[in-house]
Amino acid sequence: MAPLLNQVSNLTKQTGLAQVMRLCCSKPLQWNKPDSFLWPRNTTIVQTGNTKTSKGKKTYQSIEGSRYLSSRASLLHGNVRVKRVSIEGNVAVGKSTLAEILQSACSDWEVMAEPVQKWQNIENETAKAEESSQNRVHNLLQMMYQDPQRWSYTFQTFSCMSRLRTQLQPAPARLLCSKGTPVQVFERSVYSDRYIFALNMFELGCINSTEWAVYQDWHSFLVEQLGHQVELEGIIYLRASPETCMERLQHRGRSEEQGVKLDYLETLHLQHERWLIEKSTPIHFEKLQKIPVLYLDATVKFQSDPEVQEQLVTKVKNFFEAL
Ligand SMILES: Nc1ncnc2c1ncn2[C@@H]1O[C@H](COP(=O)(O)OP(=O)(O)OP(=O)(O)O)[C@@H](O)[C@H]1O
Ligand SMILES: Nc1nc(=O)c2ncn([C@H]3C[C@H](O)[C@@H](CO)O3)c2[nH]1
Repeated sequence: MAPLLNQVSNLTKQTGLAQVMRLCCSKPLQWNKPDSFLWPRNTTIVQTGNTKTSKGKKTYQSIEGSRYLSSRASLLHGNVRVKRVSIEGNVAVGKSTLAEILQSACSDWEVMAEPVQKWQNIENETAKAEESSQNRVHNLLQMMYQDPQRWSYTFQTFSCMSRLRTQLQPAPARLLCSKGTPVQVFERSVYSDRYIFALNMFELGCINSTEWAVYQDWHSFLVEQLGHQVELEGIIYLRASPETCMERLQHRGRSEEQGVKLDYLETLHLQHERWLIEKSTPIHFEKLQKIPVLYLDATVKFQSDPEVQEQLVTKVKNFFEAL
């Protein structure tokens, strides 16, 4: 049974890859195995144009029930409308760093971190029940980076579900009493899950055409069903060159990312540019098509410069007020 399953799986992958190559590539993708079959060399993607602290240390997301009102009506509570904005940008561009700056800048803002720790620690309940010490915890982030063709679809289902949960968290009571402009700020969103990462993995041949169709079907269904609950009012696009992101990624030294190549960051950069600058990515949600975007230059070393931080915060504040 297992070999047959393997054969089917291989066939499916090949079929998907062939389609991707027809769609995107002038020549076959070449995979550099084994340390990485991570990222394809000489990948040609159809393009319409040309950019922490450890996550474990993050302290700004606090979602204990007692701090929150239980109702989703919190989006519009009395006269208080809590706005929702996501910070988007390439891997290691500095989203978490900006998020920390924003969290300490204004008590009307609540930053919700990307649930990366969940992806690094998936508990195997069966192994737990059997008290087996083997494979009790899975690091899906690592599995995805080590074998993207096998794990990308699984990763995208899990990352998207965890982003949905984050976006559905009610705003804290503090924001509902705000006299200013209360804003929930999400680090990435269900939209970048689809229009940046899942799309990119499909174009790279790591998600086959069947998986892509299934992902898009349930993504559209969930987002449409949840309606205004997962809508955003604005997006902050933190932008820097892939080379800058690569330097920061290496400096940060997250173990799962050690095999990431510049090629991969370049493909992600292009996806951001297409979605948020050129607006050439086909978007399936009307409100998202017209969403205001604030572009912030992340090339500047804002991390240790209070003056630059102040300028950033002012830009963000003006953007939030105008939404
Ligand atoms: N403006 C900046 N100038 C210089 N270094 C920075 C800047 N912003 C962040 N860094 C550094 O770059 C690294 C990555 O930053 P950070 O973790 O904030 O990125 P991220 O966008 O949240 O990453 P990810 O996409 O993985 O969630 C960290 O080591 C951080 O200290
Ligand atoms: N494949 C894939 N799909 C996603 O939706 C996604 N979101 C984030 N990431 C990777 C980037 C950082 O390494 C790390 C933390 O952001 O996780 C993703 N990877």
